[in-house]
Amino acid sequence: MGDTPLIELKGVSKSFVFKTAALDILHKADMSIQQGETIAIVGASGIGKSTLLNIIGTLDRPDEGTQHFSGEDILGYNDEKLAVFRNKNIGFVFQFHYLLQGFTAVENVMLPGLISGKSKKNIEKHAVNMLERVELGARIEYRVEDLSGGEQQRVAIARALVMTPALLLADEPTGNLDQKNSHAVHRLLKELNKEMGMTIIVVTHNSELSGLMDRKLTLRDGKIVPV
Ligand SMILES: Nc1ncnc2c1ncn2[C@@H]1O[C@H](COP(=O)(O)OP(=O)(O)OP(=O)(O)O)[C@@H](O)[C@H]1O
Repeated sequence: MGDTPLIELKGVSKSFVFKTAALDILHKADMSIQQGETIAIVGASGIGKSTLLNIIGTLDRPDEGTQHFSGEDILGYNDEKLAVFRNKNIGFVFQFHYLLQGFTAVENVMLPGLISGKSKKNIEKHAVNMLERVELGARIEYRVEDLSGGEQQRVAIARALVMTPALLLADEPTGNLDQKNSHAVHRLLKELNKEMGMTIIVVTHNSELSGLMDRKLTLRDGKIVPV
């Protein structure tokens, strides 16, 4: 891979129009992240952290600028190609985990693999491995609504990792967990980065989590700047 960054944004702008006023969240902003880095995006409520994460995750497109992933011009992809790219390369963890109620932990974790068309047997084995990795080996057949909040968030992490994505994006991953469960999830993220060399970007107000990351970034006057 050489020195090609995993993520590169150049001259990226994004604004929202509300009634007659335009809100400039990003204005000709640049950002470069190498494979294996861990990044926290921090700052006051409303400055645009989630907007930036959504652009990085290709859930939203910038108004202008260029965006490359491992040197690939992903803004040139149409929505269908982007969806396939996203499922293969990016894992998402949100504060509210959007697990499928009524389905078991292992069925939830298998989902991204099934969408990608991989063989069910392979993906099941891998899903079980991932659940063991997040210390839920004894819970694989539990329906998700019968798991605790912390356990459900670990299922969500296992699901985000089942495709072994190059990039894990997390938006307040421990925002609704108590301190003990938060601590366990923070440690797990750091370990996954070490073991798998996975690039991790978290949006968080939690200082324990941001303190574990290699670099902290924030948004100021439309630019992405170090803290
Ligand atoms: N689709 C949209 N349309 C209009 N305004 C939007 C849209 N999405 C976000 N905004 C506005 O853009 C600003 C940045 O929102 P964003 O969610 O990125 O902030 P944030 O830093 O993640 O905040 P928080 O820490 O509270 O989650 C906010 O003022 C929000 O109201």
